[in-house]
Amino acid sequence: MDPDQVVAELVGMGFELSDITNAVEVVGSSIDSAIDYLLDDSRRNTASASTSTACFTSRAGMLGKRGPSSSSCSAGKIWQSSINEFTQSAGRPKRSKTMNKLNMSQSEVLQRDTGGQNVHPPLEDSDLHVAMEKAVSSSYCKDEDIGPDWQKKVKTLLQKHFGFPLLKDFQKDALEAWLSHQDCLVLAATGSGKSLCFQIPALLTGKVVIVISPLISLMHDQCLKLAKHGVSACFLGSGQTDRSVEQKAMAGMYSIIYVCPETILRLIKSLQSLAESRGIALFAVDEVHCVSKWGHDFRPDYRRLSVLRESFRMDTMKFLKFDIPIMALTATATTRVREDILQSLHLSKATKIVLTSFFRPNLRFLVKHSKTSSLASYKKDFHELISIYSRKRKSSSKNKLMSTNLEENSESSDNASNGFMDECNGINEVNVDDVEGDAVSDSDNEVSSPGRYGLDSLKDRQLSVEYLEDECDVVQDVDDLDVSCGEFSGKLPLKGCSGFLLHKTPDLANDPEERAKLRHKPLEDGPTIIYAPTRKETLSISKFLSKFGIKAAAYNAKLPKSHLRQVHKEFHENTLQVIVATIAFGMGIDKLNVRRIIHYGWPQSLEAYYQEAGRAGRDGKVAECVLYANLSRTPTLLPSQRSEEQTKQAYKMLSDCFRYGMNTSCCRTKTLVEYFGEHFLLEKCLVCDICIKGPPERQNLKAEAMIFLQVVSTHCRNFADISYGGYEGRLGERPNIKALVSRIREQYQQFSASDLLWWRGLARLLEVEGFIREGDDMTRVQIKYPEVTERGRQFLSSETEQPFHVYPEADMLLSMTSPKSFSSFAEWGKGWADPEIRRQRLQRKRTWKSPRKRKSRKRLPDSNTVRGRLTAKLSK
Ligand SMILES: Nc1ncnc2c1ncn2[C@@H]1O[C@H](COP(=O)(O)OP(=O)(O)OP(=O)(O)O)[C@@H](O)[C@H]1O
Ligand SMILES: [Mg+2]
Repeated sequence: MDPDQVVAELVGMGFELSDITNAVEVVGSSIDSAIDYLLDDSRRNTASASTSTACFTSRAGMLGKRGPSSSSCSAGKIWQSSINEFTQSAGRPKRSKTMNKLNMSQSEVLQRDTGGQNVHPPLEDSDLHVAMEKAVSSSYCKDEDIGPDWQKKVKTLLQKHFGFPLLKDFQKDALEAWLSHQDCLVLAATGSGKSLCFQIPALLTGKVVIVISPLISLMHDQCLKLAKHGVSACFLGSGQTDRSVEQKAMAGMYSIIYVCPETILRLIKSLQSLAESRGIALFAVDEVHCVSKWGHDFRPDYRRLSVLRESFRMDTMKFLKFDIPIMALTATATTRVREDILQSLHLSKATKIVLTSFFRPNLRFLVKHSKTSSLASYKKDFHELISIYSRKRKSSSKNKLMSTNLEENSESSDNASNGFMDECNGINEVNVDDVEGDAVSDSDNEVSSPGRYGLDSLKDRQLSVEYLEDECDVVQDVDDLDVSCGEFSGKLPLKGCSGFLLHKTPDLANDPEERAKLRHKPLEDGPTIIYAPTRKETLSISKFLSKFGIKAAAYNAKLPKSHLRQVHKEFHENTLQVIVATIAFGMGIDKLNVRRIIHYGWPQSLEAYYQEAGRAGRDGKVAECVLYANLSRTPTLLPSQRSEEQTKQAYKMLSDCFRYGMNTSCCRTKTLVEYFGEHFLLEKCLVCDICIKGPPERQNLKAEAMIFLQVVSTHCRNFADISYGGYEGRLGERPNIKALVSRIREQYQQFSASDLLWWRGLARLLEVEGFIREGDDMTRVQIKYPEVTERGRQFLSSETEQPFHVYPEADMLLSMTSPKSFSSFAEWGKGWADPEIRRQRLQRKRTWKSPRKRKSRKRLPDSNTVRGRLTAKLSK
């Protein structure tokens, strides 16, 4: 490969250019070797960090191997199609002979298929069939036999295969819809158990269930689970070169077939034959929000799935007694997305909608301010995480010590955390001065790149830390692992599922006392997923964490698929402590003990956020979902190939997300749950940061609101006069919020040093009240060109003493040195007018910033701002 190409690819994966150049110099221009070298880099750097690091790096040594190395071979054994494993582990002889027979029979089947005749699966001599039949045949029911006592039959199956005593209510509702041959849309929280709704029909009838699923990793995960529960299943991705699994699937060899939307479109004819032979009980469209272009995971091929409704109806297939029902399932769909789903899939008018609460009472939601994207932030923000995992390491190495006397281990582990403490000394608190700096840089950015936050900025949008590099992490490939199909024969544990532990969890949703107990309850052991917005950050954060002995790995769509597969495997085996991923990781992944989900940067939407956060605490135990975001910056969007309307929607979603972070007074869970259209009856979750800390003091900002509205109204009127007066080309001079705040500073001495960030917060509150609106009708994350509405004018002209009480939002609080009421903020502002106080404050500000940081900014004071002029004067 051309070295330039190698470098370009590696940059795309997120590696640092300097590291890449180094790697290419050492290993030459082979991309595989360069990746190996780069992923092994942490081992070289941290060989002495700790025992755990050694453990991590022996794994890291495996990651990224594409060639037939011993490690990738062993991973392949575990992860590749598992029929062999299951039959072998069941004590049967190797079945290569059987497989040959099977393949022969399959080719016959195919010949017959091409001959246009019906296909009858050659099940007789296959081991697979024996395994499959053993698992499920005793429970099969014909349609007509299912009868009113179906719940009893389901209970037996549940106990036998999954070890659960009962169906949940929503599962019962979904199954009732299926039994009455109705289409059904299931909207239920992440981790609530939607999969069971489409798995039971296969077990009950012995017919096949076809599940459309968006990612190989997800299909793989589910097949593996089903096999453990004694249900045979396979998955068919889009990039299969070997079609043998597909042939067996179409011949009815598996109870459940997972298939990606691209592949199912090619298989319609074969599926029609399957419907006539073994029978198809149900089509399930999992993660169905992918259908909607208004959702957060839009996958164009999902929209073509309406073909299912058209191709499997009684009037097109005469042998059917009813249309094969379609069940669509998701955990994140707003009302608009739901309507789009019903329409796009051509679901019948009688579609039953099964809607459960989106409330996850064991999840503690928190929002924290962080600049993210710098090493100093990593140190500050991951300090706790590192000490948690070091503590665990210490205690486990202590145990080891007692038995094996491995003194060195515990020492090196201590060193890792002590070294960290040294490095982090003094930077654990949020530096208020940083906050001010942000506010300045934000406003400066806005001036230097006009229209950056709106649709008008589409052309010249630049990458920033809030961006993902391109679509491939957002809309992950179907084939996100390096396997494209796989087969799993089900093998039940010897005595059904009695070995499965069912935790009796208290009814948290309805028991406030139990919920309150979770407030400060320490988290149990379990892995953490960190979502980072760029590929580069997945690598830099995982590298940072592994330096402190944490077993961490990066995951992004551009990394080699063999690496991704290995990460999945180790995640499921609990050998990884932290995965640092882009949004490419984890849709629908059902791992019970994930204890923390950390979003390190703004997510793109609350749908995406809630779904990603929903991967925590699936065991019902308390788990934490923390959003670290730069609360003093407006988040920006990733570039994407979307229509103008979709981009507008994307901005709207980002704006909702931003407002979630800015909110300081409403329970986080309530905000999230109501976003999905549910009325949250409880008012409070009791466990989120807002419920625990309580809202800030309410303030009467009537005077400030009046001043703001007055200035906006005057300048907008002037602008309107000018534009209507025929001055062509003056439109670009519509006063933006920054210019308006400058006017306020000039006209009102008490606000001369007030922060733009504070006024932006106030503008948001005024917008919520309906007093102002976006003047140029563009959709933005927050208002850029405020315009007073009729309601705002009424407020301005009212002579009542009616106060304007509000809770200051996160950016308003941040813009002040310490939480103060606005009157003291005004005092603080006045302080700036005193040259001595001003000099002292700026002096203090300079000493707070490290010289290196100041150098890296390279920003000259802006002579258009008061602050800039002051800084320039003082630095002379
Ligand atoms: N009736 C039940 N009783 C107890 N546990 C159940 C029941 N049904 C499902 N579960 C458990 O719930 C967990 C989550 O199941 P599942 O993966 O189907 O969730 P999901 O709703 O599809 O989540 P996601 O939206 O993230 O895909 C599984 O571990 C499953 O074993
Ligand atoms: Mg699911």
